[in-house]
Amino acid sequence: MEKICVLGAGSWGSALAILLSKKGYPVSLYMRNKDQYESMTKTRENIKYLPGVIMPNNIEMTTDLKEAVDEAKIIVLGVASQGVRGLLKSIKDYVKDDQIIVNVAKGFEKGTNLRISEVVKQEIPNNHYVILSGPSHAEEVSKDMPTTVAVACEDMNIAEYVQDTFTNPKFRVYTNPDVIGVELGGALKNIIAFGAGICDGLGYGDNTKAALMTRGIREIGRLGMAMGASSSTFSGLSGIGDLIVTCTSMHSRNRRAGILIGKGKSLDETLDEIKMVVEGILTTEAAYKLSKEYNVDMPITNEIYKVLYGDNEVKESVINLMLRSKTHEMEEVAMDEN
Ligand SMILES: NC(=O)C1=CN([C@@H]2O[C@H](COP(=O)(O)OP(=O)(O)OC[C@H]3O[C@@H](n4cnc5c(N)ncnc54)[C@H](OP(=O)(O)O)[C@@H]3O)[C@@H](O)[C@H]2O)C=CC1
Ligand SMILES: O=C(CO)COP(=O)(O)O
Repeated sequence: MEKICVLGAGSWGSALAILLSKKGYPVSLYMRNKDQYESMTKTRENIKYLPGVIMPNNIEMTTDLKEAVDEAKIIVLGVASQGVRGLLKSIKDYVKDDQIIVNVAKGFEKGTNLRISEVVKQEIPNNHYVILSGPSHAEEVSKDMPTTVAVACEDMNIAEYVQDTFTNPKFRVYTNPDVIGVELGGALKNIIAFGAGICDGLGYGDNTKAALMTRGIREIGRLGMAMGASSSTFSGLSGIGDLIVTCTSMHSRNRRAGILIGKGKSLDETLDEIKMVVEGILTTEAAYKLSKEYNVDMPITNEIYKVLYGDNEVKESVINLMLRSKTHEMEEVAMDEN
């Protein structure tokens, strides 16, 4: 079986390395942190990011990027979105054109607001790019709990190759040709999950969360369509599917961060407590700017942006959302789709 390399030994990179290694692939798992390497080679456990799960022996851990990438058929980009460009710059000199790049990060690049596919195209333009996204918490995937995701690529043969590679009886992979939609769904749902957490932190109930999720997927789809995505992708796994899991799961770092903000903690206190990447914070800024650029109405994102980057109190934002100008639900859908 061909070698696969996973760059990034956070929770998701580790869970995917475990999944692939259990299928029998030789997996090379790269981490930049030498202490983490020492600890993981000794204990075969990722104590910081995925405690309690043993890493199979056919995962070779390494801190050497060249060694990790060499001869791998698939290169999985498993670091937080803000680490992707630096990682690509470090590997671009020895990546070969026939290596497939599978991105699993859900976010935009800070400053440029580029999607990860656009960052990859700038740095390593010749390779096939695949995005793998969907409702898939690492904690559950690593314990073989039934999970479904989507993979999107401009070349469906490559999408199907990646589908075959990752599929197992507990991990079902669907293909989708809509790279933009699959990327946007996975990234933008983190804003709404953060908002859902705020509502939980404020002590609001199920009605509020259902409202946020329903109105959230509307504005995700609205921006997505303006950016060239297909509307149907947002009713799929990487759209509403991922939105449901992150808005409701205690595994979600975005939701947990929102809960702490809703309870009155500062952003610094919140990030200190979560200790893992909370993509929704920077994604809110990117989506706010993209909504202005594409002239798209995103009321929830707008209010969360004012909470995070302005001086809105969370309760003030709830009032703003509830009392904004009246709309007709179905006329709005028709307008978005035109
Ligand atoms: N956890 C999950 O269930 C899922 C996560 N994802 C997505 O996968 C991506 C990674 O998340 P996850 O593994 O959960 O995050 P974790 O917080 O568990 O781990 C973050 C990983 O990214 C690395 N990293 C962070 N910042 C940088 C940087 N600037 N440069 C290089 N490496 C960096 C970390 O390395 P170090 O430890 O050395 O700092 C670590 O390996 C995110 O985009 C997330 O949205 C997608 C689906 C499921
Ligand atoms: O995207 C995810 C699950 O599909 C992970 O979400 P969090 O980053 O909020 O934990």
